[in-house]
Amino acid sequence: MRQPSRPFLKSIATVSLSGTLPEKLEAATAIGFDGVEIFESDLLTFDGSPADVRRIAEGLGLAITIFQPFRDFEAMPDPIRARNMDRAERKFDVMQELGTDLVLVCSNIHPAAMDDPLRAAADLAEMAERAHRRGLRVGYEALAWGRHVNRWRQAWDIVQRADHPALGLIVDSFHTLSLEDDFAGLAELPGERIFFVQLADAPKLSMDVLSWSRHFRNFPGQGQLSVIPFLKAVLDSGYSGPLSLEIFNDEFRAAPARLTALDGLRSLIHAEAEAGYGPGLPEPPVCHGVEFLEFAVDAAEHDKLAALLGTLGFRHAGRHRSKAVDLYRQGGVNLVLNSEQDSAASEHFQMHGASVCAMAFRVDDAQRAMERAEALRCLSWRERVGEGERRIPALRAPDGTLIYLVEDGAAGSSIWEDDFHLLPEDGGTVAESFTGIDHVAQALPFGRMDSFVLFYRSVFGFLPDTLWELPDPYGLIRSRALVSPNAQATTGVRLPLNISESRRTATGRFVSATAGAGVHHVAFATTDAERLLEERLAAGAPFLAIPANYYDDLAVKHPLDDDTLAALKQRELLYDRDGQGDTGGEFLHAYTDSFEDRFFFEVVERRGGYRQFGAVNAPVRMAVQAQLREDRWPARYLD
Ligand SMILES: O=C(O)c1ccc(O)c(O)c1
Ligand SMILES: [Mg+2]
Repeated sequence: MRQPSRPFLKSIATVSLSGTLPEKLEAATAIGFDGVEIFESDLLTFDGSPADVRRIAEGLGLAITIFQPFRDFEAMPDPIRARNMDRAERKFDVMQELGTDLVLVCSNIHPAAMDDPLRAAADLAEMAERAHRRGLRVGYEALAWGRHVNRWRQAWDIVQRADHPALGLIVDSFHTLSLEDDFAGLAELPGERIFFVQLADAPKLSMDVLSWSRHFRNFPGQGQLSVIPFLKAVLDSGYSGPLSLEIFNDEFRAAPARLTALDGLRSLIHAEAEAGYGPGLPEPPVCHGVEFLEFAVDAAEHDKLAALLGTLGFRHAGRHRSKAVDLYRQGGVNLVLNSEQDSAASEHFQMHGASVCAMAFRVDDAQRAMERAEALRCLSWRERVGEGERRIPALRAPDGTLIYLVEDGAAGSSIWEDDFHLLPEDGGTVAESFTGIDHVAQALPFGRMDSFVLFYRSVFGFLPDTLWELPDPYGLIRSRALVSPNAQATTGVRLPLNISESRRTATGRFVSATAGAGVHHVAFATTDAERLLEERLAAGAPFLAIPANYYDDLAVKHPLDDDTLAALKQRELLYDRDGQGDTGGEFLHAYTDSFEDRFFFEVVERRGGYRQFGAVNAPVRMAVQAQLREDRWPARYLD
């Protein structure tokens, strides 16, 4: 077992946050950062002196961890070299006023820069000597697009040659990982020679590294780079300075600073623990499945939704002992309809209309999960409870949706007995039942995907799946699922997250019409979709009628015999398959029309090891739903 260590000082570059300089500083301190990197452009556009910035930061209890960047300095031809030394002296003045002792020199990108490591070392040694005389220090960072120096080993080589105690190395995960450069060697460096560590993740994109860096960086855990192994290597060197987030991102520049800062701090706490340093975090919960979903309704919406659920084979299975809360059950699926006044649900209903206001995950240890969530700066929630009723631990997802944590096994299953008057089974009119909730899909406002990915990844240990781009008739949807690591055919938790830039797509309309993020559809699992659909269509369930063209194409895409095709077509079932042999499987699924134009249901059957969500069929679903929406407005065609 490793020994817990003190947390590293946590810092964020002002460039990562939106707002004016004081707003950035306030957000950083309100969320709990210890320090900030002052990015030069934020200082230049601030209408006050560096000493004013120092006073604001001191008043907020924030350290100024570094001043940056100082550009195009080393290995310049002679007349420029002298000017650069003067430039450095003037910036030292600024640093002393700011009250920070460290400046970041990034590797030269100027066309006149010489490919001469000896000159670079001599220049940096002289700059360090000048800094040293004032009690300041210089850190040297290789930019991935530096003209001659773009890898940390080159920067380190120059730092070693310069051999000055006031000159050290600065490493930035993005520059190393974007070039797929080796980072294991960082662990061999003397830790005290690393003066500063910057962390950033990014999605893998094929574009020039400068544009990638300036627009698409994100927080550790939000992208696809190996930030944790990088950080582990750096910390294994014995480095003990701050960990600082330096994120250039167009969406972050526009997002509310505190939301961004909260994600940032969560990502740093998580990264530090994952790298095996700091005080550590309780293990993420093992999530066995979704125990229930709770819908916020009023009395009228309750009746309409209950009627729809009836066509899907749900029965009224219980009434809460003290609240206007009803349980509907079909096989292994529990849905709760909450119309209680003056509750979290009624608040949700006022804001969003009929909608899912809470999800409950079945976990191995709810207490440990709550401790982890709180250590990652999640908000917990305490609902008022009646006498003898259980308080189920709950936390808030980033959009405010509640996530209840229900313990599995004997103790967990009794929430229904403890809190509900359960109604007797009425003789079993349902032949084919659901085995559980396969997935819960959410629509998110544009720009919020990264935040939700980080939340589910860090708090629950879910893994992000492939990113899909799905054409809706009115724009593009981007979809990415977060999946619990134990997800099998009928266990685990799967949460597809959808965003759309267009306000006219199903996702865009959901977000604008219901005031924000929320559950967009719920998929129920079955082991016999054909039989279930046959039965539910007969019961009047509003499944979407799939165009014949779809089945013509299916016959071309997959080796399905005529009987199978006919059986799918007759039951409005969509079909997909993935992988090969042992790794893959088949997927049969059908969607309902949407309820009040808000959310809808899906029935899915996974055969073999099918792991996806039928994304190839999503465009058909979106087109049919869009057509149904049109059809509901006959007045348009009436004159
Ligand atoms: O994009 C840049 O210019 C830039 C500047 C300073 C840094 O520390 C960095 O990583 C990138
Ligand atoms: Mg950097």
